[in-house]
Amino acid sequence: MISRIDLRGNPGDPRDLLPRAEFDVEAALEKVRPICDDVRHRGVEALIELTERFDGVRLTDVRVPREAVDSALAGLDPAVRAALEESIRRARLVHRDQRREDVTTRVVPGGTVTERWVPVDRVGLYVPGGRAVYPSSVVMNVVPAQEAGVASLAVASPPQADFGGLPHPTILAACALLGVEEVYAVGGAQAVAMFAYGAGECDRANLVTGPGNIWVAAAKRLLKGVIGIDSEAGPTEIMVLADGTADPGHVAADLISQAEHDVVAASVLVTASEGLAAAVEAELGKRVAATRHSERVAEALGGRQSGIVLVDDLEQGLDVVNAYGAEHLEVMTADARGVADRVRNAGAVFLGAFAPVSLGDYCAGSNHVLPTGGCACHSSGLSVQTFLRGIHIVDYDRAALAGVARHVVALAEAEDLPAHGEAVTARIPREEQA
Ligand SMILES: NC(=O)c1ccc[n+]([C@@H]2O[C@H](COP(=O)([O-])OP(=O)(O)OC[C@H]3O[C@@H](n4cnc5c(N)ncnc54)[C@H](O)[C@@H]3O)[C@@H](O)[C@H]2O)c1
Ligand SMILES: N[C@H](CO)Cc1c[nH]c[nH+]1
Ligand SMILES: [Zn+2]
Repeated sequence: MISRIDLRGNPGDPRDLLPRAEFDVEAALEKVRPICDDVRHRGVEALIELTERFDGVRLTDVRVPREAVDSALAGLDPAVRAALEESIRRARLVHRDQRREDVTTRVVPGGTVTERWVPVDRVGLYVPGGRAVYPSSVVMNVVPAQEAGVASLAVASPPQADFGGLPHPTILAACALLGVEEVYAVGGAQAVAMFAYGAGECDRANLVTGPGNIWVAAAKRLLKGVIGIDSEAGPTEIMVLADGTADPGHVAADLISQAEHDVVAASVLVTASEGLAAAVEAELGKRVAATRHSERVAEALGGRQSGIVLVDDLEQGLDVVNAYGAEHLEVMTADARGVADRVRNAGAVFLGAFAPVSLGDYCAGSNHVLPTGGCACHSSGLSVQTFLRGIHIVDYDRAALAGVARHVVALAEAEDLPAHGEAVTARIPREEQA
């Protein structure tokens, strides 16, 4: 089942030695290119054909009627409604605190630069719905967009054959709870293309965010530039850095919890404790067979992307953690806080015995749309910041420009762009340039 990777005594670069999914977004680009071109040129007609091909559903229209969204809320299980409301409440608390104030810097008397934070005008929010349905991803996309002040937002999620070609009712109900009125029954690469180019009733968006499978990730990579994107939030990953103080039952449960998402999900334990490794293997042996999606979990845990990595000590463990840049990192060691302070690369970090990743998936208040595939080394999870752009407002009076004119002219000449300098000299004659 889960394999062992023994890095003890191995001084090599952990990046070359660590397991990662054979998840080749580059190769998928070739497959999604014609899909995106088709949506660009044929709009809704293409969306309907692609949906029939990839989702097995023949739609007459891709826009979800308002009544369907309202009736999904009316039919929502009260316990799920209460849970979604609490998830929204906590996410709002955290994301509201991420809002940014404009900052004005007085560079010189009479010369200021203000950074103004402006939300993008329109966003397309992708909510996955292939192997599992993700009402929680509605919350994680919509709350930061709303807190950022985005004026126009639309959600897309795959149609479900069992629900008359609409997205899953809990997804629609979550949209209703959040006041989202524009919802499309479109999944995969074609949904990203719909947002990028516009189709039928769906106006083009400036930015597309949200998690998804390889086709969604590839379409986001392909269309980046036409649209802005958040990070590539692909198949889920969990890395657990643990020592002998960790509870093997907790570790095994958490590895399984994220393996449940996808056969290419990655579950990795990093430890210097042989005892813990053996105990976790034993726990996995018991728990995998008993879990509902045991086949999917077993395939994910048995894949080359999952494993138990044995290291010499916590120092090497931290090297492994920082080289890997996991989407989720759990630190289950004595002094978890001190260890976590030394983590540089991870989408989100979960501390100690009582902060499992599944808390963050639903109700911690943190965001669960996080970078995967090592993207945590350069990207952040979804936040209010994702939906904002900083615009510099430059305001200099005559005296302030005169004070720096000769430097602008000198740099313009150094770059052989003298007209740049002349634009300043036209305002401040050479003799006045200090
Ligand atoms: N990183 C994160 O923040 C995060 C959060 C939640 C979920 N996830 C991940 O999102 C993923 C969700 O994947 P999913 O498949 O369940 O749902 P999905 O909605 O991402 O993908 C389903 C769509 O893929 C398209 N598709 C299926 N087969 C195709 C093919 N052969 N060619 C082209 N398109 C095809 C279909 O149109 C379908 O609508 C999982 O890997 C999960 O781990 C990640
Ligand atoms: N673990 C996923 C992020 O990778 C998010 C999620 C949604 N529902 C359950 N889990
Ligand atoms: Zn999850």
